[in-house]
Amino acid sequence: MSSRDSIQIENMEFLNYINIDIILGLSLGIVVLLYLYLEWKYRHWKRRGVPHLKANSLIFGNVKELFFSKDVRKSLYDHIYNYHKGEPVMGYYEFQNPVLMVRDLDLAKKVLSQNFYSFSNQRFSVSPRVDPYMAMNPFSRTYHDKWKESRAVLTPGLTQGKLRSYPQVFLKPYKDLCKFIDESHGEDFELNDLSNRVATDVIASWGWGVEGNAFSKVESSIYNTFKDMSLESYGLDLMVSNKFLSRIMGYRMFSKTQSEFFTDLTRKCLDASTGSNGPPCLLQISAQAILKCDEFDTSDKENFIKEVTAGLCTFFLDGFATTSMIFSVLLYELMMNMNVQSKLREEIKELDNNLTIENVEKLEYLDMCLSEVLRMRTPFHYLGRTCTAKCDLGPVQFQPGDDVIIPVSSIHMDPDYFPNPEQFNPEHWSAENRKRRHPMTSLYFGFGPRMCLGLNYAKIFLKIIVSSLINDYEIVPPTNHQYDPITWNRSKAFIQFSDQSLYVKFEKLDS
Ligand code: HEM
Repeated sequence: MSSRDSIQIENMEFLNYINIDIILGLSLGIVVLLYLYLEWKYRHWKRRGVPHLKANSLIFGNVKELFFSKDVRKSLYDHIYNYHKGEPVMGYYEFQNPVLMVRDLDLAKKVLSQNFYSFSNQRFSVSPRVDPYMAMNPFSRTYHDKWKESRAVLTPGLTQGKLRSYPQVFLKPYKDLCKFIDESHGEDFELNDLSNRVATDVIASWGWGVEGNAFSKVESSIYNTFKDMSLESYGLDLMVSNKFLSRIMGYRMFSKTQSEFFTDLTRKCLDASTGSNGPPCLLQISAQAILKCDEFDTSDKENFIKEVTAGLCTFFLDGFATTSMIFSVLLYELMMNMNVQSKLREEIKELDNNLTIENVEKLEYLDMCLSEVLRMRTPFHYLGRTCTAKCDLGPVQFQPGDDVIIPVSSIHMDPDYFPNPEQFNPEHWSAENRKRRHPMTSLYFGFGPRMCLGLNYAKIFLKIIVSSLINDYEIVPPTNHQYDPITWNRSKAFIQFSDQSLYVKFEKLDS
């Protein structure tokens, strides 16, 4: 080896040495800087002088258990709600995102209603490129992105007056349900399955003006598509906890196939409804509302179909799982609490089989039973907002970008407001008890300008079908299945579910 070669080798070894040193040094520097940055992020609430829960994970803040164990959002929120309970607000972290839980009921009212302009947006946003129909749901729309207009399109088809005019929408599926029950000759029924079928038929009928055929023996594509929509996933959890990650992962609620299914169904129904004299449905009512609204481009036929489909997807997505779940747990609670069921039946029997929508809407005890199940099993266990304009609300000064949550389910289960909250007790809703409580203690349909758009539909659906069932059948414990109190152990993102099978039996009553 020449002396030139040996110098070259020495230089290369020296360079390798320097490279490793530099790489190690730089990596260490980056880790230290990242650590200091995260530490700084997790001092957010301390800097703002807000009482808070310390982050227990450098990456996940306070929500590590949601992603790595069986813990659910509801128990995390209960924990924060009960921590230093006297404080009106409590800060915590979802990943590095500081979130403020508002516990004080007057302050919650200010956030949801009186200061709506500063808190008009949901905590999450959906990209129209990734999930066009979810992005067009009023739920996801921001104040400045046609939120008001898309509510206005759906509102005329969801008023009490309109729904009362077409009882067949509810009564035909009820008849099919009875036939299904009667043909089974006393078998046990699983309520989640039964309620999904009824909800499918009513939504198909009022939404698109078609039969859902969920009780039919032949395969129903509508029923299959409806029941396959999943509202529980880590994607949804990410959507609310970490907007950045969920955007990168491109999480969507409506898959491509489902979006195509709904577009196709709407297109066919729109064509069929042109010039038809049949009873109206939400599709026709909202299509007319869209045509009258300057904000939507209706000159392009495909765009018009997309707008109509988006409204119907909203009706389906926001209305199917919620009403179906409440229907099944209410029937189950009535089976578990036979004294309540008997009292309810006495009230219904006074109508002497004259179960019109107007008559059942007036039944006080039915309303109390429904409120009670909505309190205990509220589908949306919290309301979330992002602050968009600076706002001073006394205990805390809100800044644009602050995420705020109102812990609905923790409020509903607070013994200070509802004694024995774990017990299904419709008396919680007697006129006397209602008067004694703060109005913000019942938040199952939300509050303020973003309040549930489908509450008339949900109440009428539940009241007419539950009262008809209680009038015609006794709901008794199953013969061949176990039945236990409901466990509320699955609550992904904002919707709560029970993963339990809920079995009951129906015994026909003499009319
Ligand atoms: C038992 C059934 C239902 C419950 C408990 C329920 C509950 C809620 C709650 C709590 C909110 C407010 C969310 C917030 O403020 O952040 C909401 C919003 C909404 N609900 Fe419902 N809902 C039910 C059924 C329905 C149905 C049948 C529809 C059908 C159209 C519907 C459509 C909507 C829409 C579009 C919004 C968004 C409103 C907006 O942001 O402007 N919901 N619902």
